[in-house]
Amino acid sequence: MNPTSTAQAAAAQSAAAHAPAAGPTAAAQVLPPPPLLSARGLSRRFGPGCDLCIELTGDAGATSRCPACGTVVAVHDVSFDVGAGEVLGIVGESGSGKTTLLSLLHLDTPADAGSMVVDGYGDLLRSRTSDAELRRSAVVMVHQNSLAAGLAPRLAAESNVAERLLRTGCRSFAEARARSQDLLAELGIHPSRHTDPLETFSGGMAQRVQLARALVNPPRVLLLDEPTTGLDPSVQADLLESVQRVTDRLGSATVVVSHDLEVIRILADRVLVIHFGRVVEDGIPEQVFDDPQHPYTQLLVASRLR
Ligand SMILES: Nc1ncnc2c1ncn2[C@@H]1O[C@H](COP(=O)(O)OP(=O)(O)OP(=O)(O)O)[C@@H](O)[C@H]1O
Repeated sequence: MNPTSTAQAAAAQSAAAHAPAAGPTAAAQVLPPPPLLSARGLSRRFGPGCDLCIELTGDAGATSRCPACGTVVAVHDVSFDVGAGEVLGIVGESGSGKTTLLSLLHLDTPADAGSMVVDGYGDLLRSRTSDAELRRSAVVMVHQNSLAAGLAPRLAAESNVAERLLRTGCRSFAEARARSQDLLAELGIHPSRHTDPLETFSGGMAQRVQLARALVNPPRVLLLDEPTTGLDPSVQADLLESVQRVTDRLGSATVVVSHDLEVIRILADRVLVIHFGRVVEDGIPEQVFDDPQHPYTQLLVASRLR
C-alpha cells in the first residue's frame, strides 16, 4: 500500500547488503527510512506476578492467566516497527491482549517493561513530559465509539475537529475552521453537514468526524481501535478507503487493531497475530492469511472462512 512497507524495506535492506560497494547516494536510495514508531519488549501483567507467570502462560499453558498466582499476562514481550505511511494490523481473538497493547501505546496503561520510541520524541514510556501533552501531539487514538471518545455530541462536526487544532497550538479560528472543513470533505462528509451537531450523524459519519479530528494536526502515530465495528459492510468499505487515502497522504505510522481479518487484510502492510498476549506470527497480509504458519493463525483464518 505504500513504499515503506516492511516487506519492501526488508527487500531494500537485503539488496543493499548484497549490492556491490557503492557511494553514499546509492546507499541512501535503497535504505528504508527509520521507523516512526519502534516498540520493544512491551509487557503488561495484571496481578501480583510470580516466578512462574511467563513459563506457565502463553502457548505452553494455553492460557494468559498464571495458574500459580492468578496474574493475567495480558501483553508479553511485544516488539515491532512502523514506518511513515505504514499500517501495522494487529489481530487476535477476544482476550488476546489487543486493547491492552493499544492502551500501552496510547499511554493510558503503564507498561511493566519495554520501550516505545517515537521519532522526535524519544522513548515515550520514559518521558518526563506529561502524558497528556505527549499524547496530544504524538500519538492519537480513534476509538470504537466516537461519542465515548470525547467528541461533543451537541457541537457542530467542524467544531469538534477544529477544537483539536486550537488545543494543539493553532491560534486562528478562521484557519482552524478552513482546515477542518477541508479534511471533513476529504473524508466524505458533505459540506452541507459540517455545521450540523454531531448527534445528528450516523455511526459511520461520526467515525469520519473522529478520524478528521485525529488527523487534522497529523500525529506521528495513529492508533485505530476496531475502526469499523457496528457499521454496515458498505459503510465499512467506504470508511476503510478513506482511512487508506488519508493515512497515505499524511504519512503517520498507523496501528490498527481488529478482530475482523478482512479489515486488516485491506488496511495493513504488515500483520501481527497476538495470542495469550504474545506475538505468534508476523508477516505481510498475504503470507499470514493465505499461508498461516502458527496453529492459532490457522484456526483464526479457518473460522473466518466458515
Ligand atoms: N484492568 C485489568 N485487570 C485485570 N485483567 C485485565 C485488565 N484489563 C485486561 N485484563 C485481562 O487481560 C487480558 C487481555 O485483555 P484485552 O482487553 O487486552 O484483550 P482484547 O484482545 O482486547 O479483547 P477484546 O477483543 O474482547 O476487547 C484478558 O484476559 C483480560 O481479562
